[in-house]
Amino acid sequence: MTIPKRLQAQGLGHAYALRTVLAGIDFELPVGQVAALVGPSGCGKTTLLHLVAGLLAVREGRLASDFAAPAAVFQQPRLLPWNRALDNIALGLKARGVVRRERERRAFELGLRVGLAADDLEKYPHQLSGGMQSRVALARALVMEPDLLLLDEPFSALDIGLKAELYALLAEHLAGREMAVLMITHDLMEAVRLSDQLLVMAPDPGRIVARFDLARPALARDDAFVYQHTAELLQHATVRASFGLPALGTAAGAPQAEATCQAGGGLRLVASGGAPAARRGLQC
Ligand SMILES: Nc1ncnc2c1ncn2[C@@H]1O[C@H](COP(=O)(O)OP(=O)(O)OP(=O)(O)O)[C@@H](O)[C@H]1O
Repeated sequence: MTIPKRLQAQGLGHAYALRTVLAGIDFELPVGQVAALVGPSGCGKTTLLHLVAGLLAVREGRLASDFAAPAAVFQQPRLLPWNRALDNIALGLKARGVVRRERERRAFELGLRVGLAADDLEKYPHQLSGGMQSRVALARALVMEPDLLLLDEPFSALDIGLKAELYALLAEHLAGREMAVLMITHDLMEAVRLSDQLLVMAPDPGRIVARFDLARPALARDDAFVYQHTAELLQHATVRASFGLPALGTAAGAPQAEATCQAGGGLRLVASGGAPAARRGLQC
């Protein structure tokens, strides 16, 4: 029996000079799943992604990955300014030795899939908008057919129509491949739309304070599901505290997490570093 691939962090921490920015990070991401990291600005999400990407050395805790072909899309598209968009997308294929004709064919096809026009693919990065550059960066990662995709807010510069198209593209990619995604987003709705597990972080030091599992497959989530579960998340005490939102009042002294769970199905709190009442594991 083969054991499915996974990424596993245990007691992972990080300090810049003497300042600890991440501590005690535990999570597991099996192949086929999307994990979304959400949390306030500065809580260490990018640092965690950089550790996973190997851009920072792991000095505290353990990070084990069975994935052999990771690819990352960072907040800044980091395109080569002297290359056309098409060549930027094809860059990794070139490094892999794929012949010019074939790499241009694949880059062109994926460029169109992320919503770029054929003539945009002939342009240089400075001739593209920020959102177009983000799409080039996403295509550059996807064309490599990674088994682990690391995304740092890749959709933040896009309008809602394009976001919806790329969400569908990502879900499709995942459905057809042996792949896992670890993504950072500031957008809770985006996390509820795309992720199978939602990891909520809090700062000082950066740590995971709650994990929610979403049972319904991403391709089967409609707008109503996303709105309902985003609203539920926003009622959760740990989520509110993590983002610095004021606590909500609870009816007749009932614990807030339980009140939340009665509201609907599909979102399950599986672990929380919050109040003891929230730690029990609640099925919504
Ligand atoms: N290279 C660095 N040197 C020193 N401190 C850093 C460095 N990079 C990040 N930090 C600090 O580490 C903390 C976490 O930063 P990080 O970028 O990981 O947070 P984040 O959650 O991704 O933030 P945002 O959502 O705003 O992108 C912040 O306080 C930041 O100032």
